[in-house]
Amino acid sequence: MNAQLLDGKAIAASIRAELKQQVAQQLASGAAPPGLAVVLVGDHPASQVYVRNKRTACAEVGFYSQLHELPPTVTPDQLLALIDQLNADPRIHGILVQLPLPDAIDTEAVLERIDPAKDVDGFHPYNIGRLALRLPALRPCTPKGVMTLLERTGQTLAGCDAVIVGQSNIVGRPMALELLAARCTITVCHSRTRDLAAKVAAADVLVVAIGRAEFIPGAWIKPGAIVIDVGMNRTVDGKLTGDVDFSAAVERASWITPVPGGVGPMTIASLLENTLQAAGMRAGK
Ligand SMILES: Nc1nc(=O)c2c([nH]1)NC[C@@H]1CN(c3ccc(C(=O)N[C@@H](CCC(=O)O)C(=O)O)cc3)C=[N+]21
Ligand SMILES: [Mg+2]
Repeated sequence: MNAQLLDGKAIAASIRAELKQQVAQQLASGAAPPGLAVVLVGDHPASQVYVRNKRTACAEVGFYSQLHELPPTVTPDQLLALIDQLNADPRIHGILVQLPLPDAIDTEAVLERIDPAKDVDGFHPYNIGRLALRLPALRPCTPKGVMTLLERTGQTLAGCDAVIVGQSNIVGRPMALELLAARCTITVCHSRTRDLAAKVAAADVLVVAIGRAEFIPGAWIKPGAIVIDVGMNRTVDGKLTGDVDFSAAVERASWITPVPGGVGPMTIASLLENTLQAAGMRAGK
């Protein structure tokens, strides 16, 4: 078998084209554009690239966007004061604080300060709680993008055995909630999991988000599985590679995401969708 490619780059482009039309319609009817504020603390080099991609995407679909770059020495109070200011700004419908934050800053306190109605990352306990209760409001971007990819396969998810490798707050855990809501049977694996190979081999749907280059050998993949690789690891020669050994996995999977061009662009498409949703919520729609 040779897997079909889940082309996140192309699917994200089609989502952006749709969003662009919706924004143009809203503008024509006299509404203000959706506004996104991105907060970047310090000079993490990868973050600079991601933030640039997010702002380019905002411009493409006609959003208003602001970038707030703060020095790594910013105090927690200064950062919280900026969040308060953005919470109160009527031009801003979505606030994204780029992670990771410097160690001296209490990340949870910052994320909880964001108005849940402007929390376009979906990281606030309110939004995670809504997702856990199957009453989703703003959904975390990467798992939401993965669900969009899974829909595009046309395969039935209900009843599938879904295995998630990685238990982070931003990917693994909300991914489990999304797949549970889609009526999969969920296994979440992590560093203390015993016999990971056997868990992976049982997966009809496999989502890997651990940040270790080519950690999952193709030989572990169940023939016909759908494989979603959230990993984005930069090799010494500057290339991006996923958490799955793609060249071997592609021969066993039915569908597989490439890296780059898979989950990454979908994360940004979900961010744009969430920002439009947040703008609609505030307009009382
Ligand atoms: N508050 C917050 N929200 C985030 O959503 C968030 C974050 N912090 N911190 C960092 C991670 C990472 N992330 C990516 C998004 C898109 C690509 C992306 O577009 N990747 C391209 C390639 C990019 C490249 O060439 O480097 C691709 O996979 O094809 C990558 C990474 C969002 N994150
Ligand atoms: Mg910290």
